[in-house]
Amino acid sequence: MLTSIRNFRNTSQKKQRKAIMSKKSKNDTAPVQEFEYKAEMKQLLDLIVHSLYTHPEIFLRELISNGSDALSKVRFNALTDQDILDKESELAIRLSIDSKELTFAIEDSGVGMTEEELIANLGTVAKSGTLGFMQSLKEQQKELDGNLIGQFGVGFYSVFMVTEEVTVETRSARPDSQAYRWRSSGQGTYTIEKIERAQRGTKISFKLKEDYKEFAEEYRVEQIVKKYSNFVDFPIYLADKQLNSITALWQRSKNELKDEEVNEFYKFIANDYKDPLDYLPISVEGMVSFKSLLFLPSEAPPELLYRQGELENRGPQLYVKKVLIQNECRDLLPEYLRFISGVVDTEDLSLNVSREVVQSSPVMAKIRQILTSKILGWFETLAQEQPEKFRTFYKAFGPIIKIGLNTDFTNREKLIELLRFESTKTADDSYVTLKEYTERMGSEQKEIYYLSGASRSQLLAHPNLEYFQEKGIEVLLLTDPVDVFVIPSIHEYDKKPLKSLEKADIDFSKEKKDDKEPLADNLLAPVLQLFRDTLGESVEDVIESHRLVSSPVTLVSGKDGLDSQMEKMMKMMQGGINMPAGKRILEVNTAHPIIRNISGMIIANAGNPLIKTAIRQLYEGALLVEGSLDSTTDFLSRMNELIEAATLSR
Ligand SMILES: Nc1ncnc2c1ncn2[C@@H]1O[C@H](COP(=O)(O)OP(=O)(O)OP(=O)(O)O)[C@@H](O)[C@H]1O
Repeated sequence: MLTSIRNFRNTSQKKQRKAIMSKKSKNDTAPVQEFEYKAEMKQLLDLIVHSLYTHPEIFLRELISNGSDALSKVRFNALTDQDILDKESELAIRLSIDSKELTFAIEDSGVGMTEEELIANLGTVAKSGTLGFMQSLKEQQKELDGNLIGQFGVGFYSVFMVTEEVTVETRSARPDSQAYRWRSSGQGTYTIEKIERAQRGTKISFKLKEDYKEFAEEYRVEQIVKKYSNFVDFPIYLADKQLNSITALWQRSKNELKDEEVNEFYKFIANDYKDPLDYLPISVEGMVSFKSLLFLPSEAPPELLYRQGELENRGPQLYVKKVLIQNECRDLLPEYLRFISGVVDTEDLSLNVSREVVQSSPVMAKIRQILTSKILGWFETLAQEQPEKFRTFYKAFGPIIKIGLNTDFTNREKLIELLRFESTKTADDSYVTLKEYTERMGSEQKEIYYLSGASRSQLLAHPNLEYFQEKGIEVLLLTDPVDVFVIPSIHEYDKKPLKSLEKADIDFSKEKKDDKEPLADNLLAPVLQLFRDTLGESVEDVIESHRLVSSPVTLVSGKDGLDSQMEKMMKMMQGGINMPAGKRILEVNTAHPIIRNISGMIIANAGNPLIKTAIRQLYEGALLVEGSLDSTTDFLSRMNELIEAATLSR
């Protein structure tokens, strides 16, 4: 033990240890050792106890959850390890309270902890960045609600809300293990001493603060257990009474499931405080057999969006014959579906299956394939039978689903059918599918058009849309940043190519409905030339536009050029390095009064400096519209110059 402590001292940051010889442990040989929490830990404890928790009852949920984890671990270890301590003892959590003495104890027969584990688990914060996050929560005056607490691995410390001092007595399930007592008042130090303890597992005990004496009352404890821990997989006893009802809901058939119970189960396993949006019970028998209960959350956690990495290690729980094998089993679902939570229980894997075997097992591959197809079918049914629900789902998870288009080629067609778009013909907040689009487009229209940008309102004001609006041609409005990567990759739907409105090679019919005459060719040529001379290298070319109706100019991309939104995204991803700005083509509306006036000015005096100012301003105005104008300073001073000229001539 001494060696291990020395090692620990060497590797930890300036941790101080004092031997308190006056306090002796039972066997009178090993002293009580005092340790100091890491600096970060002190601040964290202070935050947790004094600022963040507003529901002190959460402490019980956290302690039960730790006990349940410890029991799951021992059950799992016992599958392969014959030498485990107390192999036959009941897997259970026992609570004991005394309403007179205000004492509270929770004991589990789980894996317990060795001395090193005690130090590592109860003296440090497991996840980096936790403190920073907690501080920002405090600054925003937010509470650490039930939903957040579980994500940060600080559950144990919530106990310091309701007590001044905590004692943890624990003995590891490893054979020949030594038992220890850990004690702390959460003030900066903790002590550890050797003790005698016959059985494996952990007992946490403390005296409740007077303000929290309710937690020593039987009815209150029962209420909290039912509220938060009803589905814990092991019996929770208070004296001899079992408080929770352990039921493997996923083993039941669909018509035996009650929404209320299923919703509670979801909140429990997903650590969510909201009801799920929908759930899907699955029972499969055949080449592989498994039962599953899957859930769609009603909201996407913000960190999930656009950060694929966040999905990497998520997944439903994997059970084998009702024994929990893996809490978040990524191999059950393709990455783009891993926001779905739930349980999958199969009899086709052996209980002592290792993580590596799970990964490469053909059984898993088959389960994954069946689950994926059932889930996509589920989405499709939702879209048809409960469109409102589907819309909520799509709003929350649409961007994630789209990732699947470029990764799951087997199901690509199904995924394409699930896509929903805003368009120039949809009302605010409603969508069109590609199928609906192609069904309602006129027979003379050969392509599916889209325009991408930051928001619907910005897109609706875009000059590139004018022609299409005038002709009543529907255009998809893509506002999800993922779209620029995903939609062009679809290429065509129902043999109709998808085409960005930014492309210069769209075939516009020359006839225009309005009475404004375009410039005659001999007048047009010098105008275009002056535009080219003025803008020089900034543009690839300047050409006459057939798409503009009310705007004087617009920018488009050449046939092989990048869509401007795509370019913006790529720049963002590469931090703007090594990414030369793609040159665009400026289209000029030769029927527009400004262009006609410029033509007149050229005839009167081609050297008039105002002409070039106007041309630059038109060009930068087009950049501004699509959100690509980098600096507004020149734009503004030029604008003032033009206003000055306009006011002077009056
Ligand atoms: N009853 C217990 N038996 C065995 N180990 C425990 C027990 N309680 C806590 N631990 C250990 O202490 C660690 C820290 O517990 P804590 O509740 O602070 O965080 P966590 O359980 O990792 O995360 P979370 O709070 O998100 O569940 C646990 O990960 C576990 O290793």
